[in-house]
Amino acid sequence: MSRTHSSTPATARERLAEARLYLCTGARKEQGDLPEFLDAVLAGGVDIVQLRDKDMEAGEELEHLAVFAEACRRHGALLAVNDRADVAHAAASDVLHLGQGDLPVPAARALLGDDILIGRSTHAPAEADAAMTEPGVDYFCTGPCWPTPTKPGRFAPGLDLVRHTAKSAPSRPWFAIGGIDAENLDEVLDAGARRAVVVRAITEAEDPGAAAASLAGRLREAA
Ligand SMILES: Cc1ncc(COP(=O)(O)OP(=O)(O)O)c(N)n1
Ligand SMILES: Cc1ncsc1CCOP(=O)(O)O
Ligand SMILES: [Mg+2]
Repeated sequence: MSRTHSSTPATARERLAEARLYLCTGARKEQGDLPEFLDAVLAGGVDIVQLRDKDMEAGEELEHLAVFAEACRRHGALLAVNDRADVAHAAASDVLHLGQGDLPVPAARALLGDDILIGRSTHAPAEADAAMTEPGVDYFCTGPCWPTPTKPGRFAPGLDLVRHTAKSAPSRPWFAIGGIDAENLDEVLDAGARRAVVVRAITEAEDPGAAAASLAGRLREAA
């Protein structure tokens, strides 16, 4: 893990600028190891962690987010909420992630103010181009790089979208997402991404902490 710690805590936007590895994960209900899992992956170098569970009710999500928030605080990582502005507000989340079909960014900004970081999903060149300049967007993601069971039914624009985005050299941080793992990370880097979002590459790893450390190390080296 090479997240830097200084006596003056960086702002969330400054930490986003340094972020390389973003993890989306459920609450590990089957494994029953959420605190240990979060400690391991955050110690490994995950910079941003999002609770992503499409079926969870808001109250339960908030209970789990309290565990995520405590882990993020201890490790200096950013906490992200998926889809729901109300939950992001109630959890005092650092980040709200919005897809193309979620709340429009201006509406989320009007509800949540300027401090929270807002991320956007993009799946096509026109969406990526818009996310590079859309007011209120702090970062965006491009993908899926490969079809993935984590987002069934989503057409994968593949690495062409990564190449398109890299060529535009956006001034905002952007992450590649979808099917990325230790075996294909070099292809993602060769296409021009320097930040990645993963789910299974960490959540399904035999040693999630080691998987996070390896991915984070390679992304930081390439940065
Ligand atoms: C960091 C990050 N990137 C992309 C997504 C996908 O968002 P969306 O397209 O809205 O799909 P769902 O995750 O809501 O099913 C994400 N959640 N996080
Ligand atoms: C949420 C989401 N949005 C686009 S791809 C994806 C899931 C990525 O998951 P995995 O890293 O397991 O392929
Ligand atoms: Mg969404």
